[in-house]
Amino acid sequence: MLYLVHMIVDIPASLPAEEAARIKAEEKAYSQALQKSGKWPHLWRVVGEYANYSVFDVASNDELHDTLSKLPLFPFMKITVTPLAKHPSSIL
Ligand SMILES: O=C(O)C[C@H]1C=CC(=O)O1
Repeated sequence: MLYLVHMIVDIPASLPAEEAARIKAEEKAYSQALQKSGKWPHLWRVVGEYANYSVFDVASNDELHDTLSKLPLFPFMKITVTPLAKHPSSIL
């Protein structure tokens, strides 16, 4: 199943810079492992924002929730999920 996911990141200024850098490094490693596995086939930066649009390819709502809730930046994110179905006019 495909899902369009919008993530907006808001790290509080009160979080020490070293802690923020550590969490971002963990996030990068986690996201790149998921990209290599094929479960996170698209990751696009929103121009001018600390936000992304992503496409996840996972088996179920439960797997997506589990995957997203393990993002190291999850506590600092606002996430919107849109389930995707095949468009009847799509040739893909
Ligand atoms: O930077 C972001 O958009 C947040 C998050 C998503 C992947 C990643 O490495 O960080």
